[in-house]
Amino acid sequence: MPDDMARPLIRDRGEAGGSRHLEASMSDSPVIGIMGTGDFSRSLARRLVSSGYQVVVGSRNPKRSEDLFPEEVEVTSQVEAASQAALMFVAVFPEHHSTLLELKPSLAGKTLVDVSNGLRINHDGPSNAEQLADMFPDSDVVKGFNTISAWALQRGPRDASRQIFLCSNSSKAKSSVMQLCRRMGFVPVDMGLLSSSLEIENLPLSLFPSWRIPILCTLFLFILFYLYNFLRDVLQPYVTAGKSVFYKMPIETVNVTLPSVALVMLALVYLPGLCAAFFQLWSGTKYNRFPNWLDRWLTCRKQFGLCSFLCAALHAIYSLSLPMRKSTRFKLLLAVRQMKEGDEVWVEEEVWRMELYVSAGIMALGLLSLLAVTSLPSVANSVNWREFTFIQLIRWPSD
Ligand SMILES: NC(=O)C1=CN([C@@H]2O[C@H](COP(=O)(O)OP(=O)(O)OC[C@H]3O[C@@H](n4cnc5c(N)ncnc54)[C@H](OP(=O)(O)O)[C@@H]3O)[C@@H](O)[C@H]2O)C=CC1
Ligand SMILES: [Cu+2]
Repeated sequence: MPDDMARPLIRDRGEAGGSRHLEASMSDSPVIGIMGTGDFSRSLARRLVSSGYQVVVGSRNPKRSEDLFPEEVEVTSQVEAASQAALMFVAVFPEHHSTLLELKPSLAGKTLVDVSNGLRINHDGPSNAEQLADMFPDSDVVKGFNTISAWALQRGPRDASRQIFLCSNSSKAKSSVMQLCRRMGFVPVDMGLLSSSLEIENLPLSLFPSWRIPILCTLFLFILFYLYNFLRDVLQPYVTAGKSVFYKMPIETVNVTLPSVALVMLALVYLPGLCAAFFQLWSGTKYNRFPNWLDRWLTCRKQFGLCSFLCAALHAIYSLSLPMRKSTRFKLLLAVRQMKEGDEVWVEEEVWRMELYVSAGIMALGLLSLLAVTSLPSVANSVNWREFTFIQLIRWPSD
């Protein structure tokens, strides 16, 4: 039926031929409610509708918010939405959860999904979801969806941001939300009871958690080797022979340092595997748990490898640009000598400045190449894009 194919799945309000009634095909699926009409609510509503759910949105001001949603979505008052929905997403900031208390009778016995994020990492005390559960003791609270940004919801499940971490004290409520996740194309991950909700709320707040140690390690090694090379190639000739080769600092010394760092980092990729083998031989079984430090080391080998690769790539770029730099420097010195007007200090300064410019250019190139590398699909699998959801913490001014 070509007519059916041509019709878009989700129509915006006011488009010709639109009907305000829910599609017949959706009428057998449960009604999902969303409280709030913000960015998250809008993206979620679209995704739910395109997954075949009937959606009702509760707003303090339905008239004003109606046009923000596709026409299949019913936008109504908070009380009306709460009484219609079988399952309610609370897409309202946690500081406003208490304003929903008057809906308690209508929400009793229903599932509430708390999608809110924490404001600070590692704060103790009850999580947002636990506070919500205290406010609505007659409802089943499920924590989840906070690791998915409104943007990711709108684009649909892709890459590693497909995972949705869920926890609840009611296994029935949790499994119904899991089913909903699967129908929307996401992969639910069961995190157990509601006491895990603080952990889930903290997830988007920690930036690139598995990259911290490898990056610190790279920096530490770089500083160590750089200092050694500086002492050996720059300071020692100056002190012993009075030879000033400080111009080597931004490029040549860096270039000698990089491969050393790359090699040590590469060794650090393979070393934990050997340690693990020794550990198993030592304990005579492969069923013993590895010590914690080894476990953590084993899990960030990929990041160690990528850092090593970055250093090696930078070293290649530096090495390629060295002949270029040398010829420019030679020309500059020649020009100065021909003009017979430059004093040594001026020449030194000019050479220095040029070295710095070239160095900055190379660094920028290196960073660009790193970006290019991390966007390669094969590497993309090793980067957990869920860690990029910090974008969701940036709030757009509403209305
Ligand atoms: N944006 C994102 O990418 C993500 C957001 N989240 C979470 O989702 C929740 C909503 O986020 P977001 O949609 O971005 O927020 P917005 O500020 O865009 O929307 C919040 C909505 O809450 C409703 N609301 C209900 N009661 C109140 C009240 N008393 N004061 C103010 N607003 C109220 C408003 O709708 P109305 O005026 O119609 O009643 C408003 O549109 C937050 O808890 C956030 O942590 C989680 C993951 C990602
Ligand atoms: Cu080399």
